[in-house]
Parts: sequence; structure tokens; C-alpha cells
Amino acid sequence: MDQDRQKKNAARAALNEVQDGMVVGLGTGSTAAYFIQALSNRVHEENWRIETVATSKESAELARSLGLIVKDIDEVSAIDLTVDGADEVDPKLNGIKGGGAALLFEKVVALRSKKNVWLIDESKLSPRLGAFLLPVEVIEFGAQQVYRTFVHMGLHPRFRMQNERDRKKTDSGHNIIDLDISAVADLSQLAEQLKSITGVVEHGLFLGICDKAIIGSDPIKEIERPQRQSADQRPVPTA
Ligand SMILES: O=C[C@H](O)[C@H](O)[C@H](O)COP(=O)(O)O
Repeated sequence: MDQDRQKKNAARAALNEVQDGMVVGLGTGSTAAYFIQALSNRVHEENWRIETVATSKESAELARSLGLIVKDIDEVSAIDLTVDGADEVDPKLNGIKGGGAALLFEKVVALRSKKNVWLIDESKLSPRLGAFLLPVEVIEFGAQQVYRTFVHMGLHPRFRMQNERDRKKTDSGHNIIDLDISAVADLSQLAEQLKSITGVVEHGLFLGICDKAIIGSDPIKEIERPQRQSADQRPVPTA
């Protein structure tokens, strides 16, 4: 089954996770967009009262255009469930995100969510993370200096470009530097190192955050984390 069909399948299956009255975090990207569409259909069919929180301008606009209520994250007291896509996922449900440059808001929302569900197609499952380049969000000021640090760390950095001349800007106006982490042995250590570099805002390693992955194959497969962490047991977003 092609990847697009799998994404749609997973998005439909994720509706089983949603209940009337929930506050739902909306991810970003093509798979999350299928979920937003499916959620909007369900909300209108069932006349549900659902509030959403978006992880990007793109997802907020899509959700609003489909008649969903989109709140600012600071207007809600809790997020019951967040449904998002991912770029690469290992068997322990660690993942790489940020292929669509939305990793910062995605991580803020995910770490405040009671449950995180990722929707993927089979091609994104990987025995070990590192096939996908790791996106790192850095402030524009001194970005070239941070880039040099990544060179010294042997991470073969490259600035994400919008076009031939301009660097890609995130929703927060930051730059993205993509890193080759295929040779890195300890990803938790790398995550800590990255967070300790001044100028780095966030990285796309999502370790211990996802509770369930839904793979949109035929039949649908699900991988669940055995012990779920509640939102307040998760590391705070600065960790
Ligand atoms: O920044 C973007 C996000 O992390 C996406 O969720 C991720 O890139 C997957 O996107 P897609 O569903 O389009 O493959």
C-alpha cells in the first residue's frame, strides 16, 4: 500500500483515541493534515465539543478552515491527546521529528499532553534512529557559530534552505540546521549536549514522549509504550 494511503488509514484509525469533550493537540505535516480533516468530519457528524491546540500556523489555519475550534496553548488547562506525524520511529517509540520545521511547537505541545499518538507509514519505522537527518532549531543570531560547533562535533551540519538564497525560517523566525546523527551511539547524551549549546532552541529528538504509534498498513498495526508517563511525570520542556 502506498505511503499516502497508509497516512490516511492511520489518520482514520486515530479517531478511536478521541472522545467528545477532549482538548486535542494537532500535529503538523501531511499525515497530521489527514488527521485534522478526519477529526473535523467526526466533530461535525457527531456534534462533538472538541477544542484543539495547533503546533504550527499551517495546522491552525487548516483546522480553522475546517470549522474546528483552535485555542492558544495558554488558553487551555490541559491537553488530553496529541496526534502528530513523525519522520523516523524506532521500536521503543523514540523518534525524529521536524521534517516540516515544526519541532519546537510540536515538542512544547507534546510534553504538555496526557497522551501522544504518532501516525506513520511503514517506511518510517527504523531499527535505529539516524536515517533521517536530525533537525535542530537555532536562533538566527550566531547561527553560523552554532553551525561550526556542529562541524566540530562531526555532525555534518547543513542549513535548511527555503530556496537557493534564503534559509528556511520556522514559525518562530528561527533557522533549522539538519545533522547527520547516523554515527552517534548515545542519542540521550546527544540530546543533552544539543540542549546545552547556547543558541540552540530545540532539537527534533523526541525520546520517551510518544505513547502509541499507529502504522497505517493493511492491516493497521499499533505499537504501544508499556508504561505511559502522565504529562506531569514527563521531563519539563527545558530538559
Ligand atoms: O515538523 C514537522 C513534523 O515533525 C512532521 O510531523 C513530520 O515531519 C512528519 O511529516 P509528514 O507527516 O508530512 O511525513
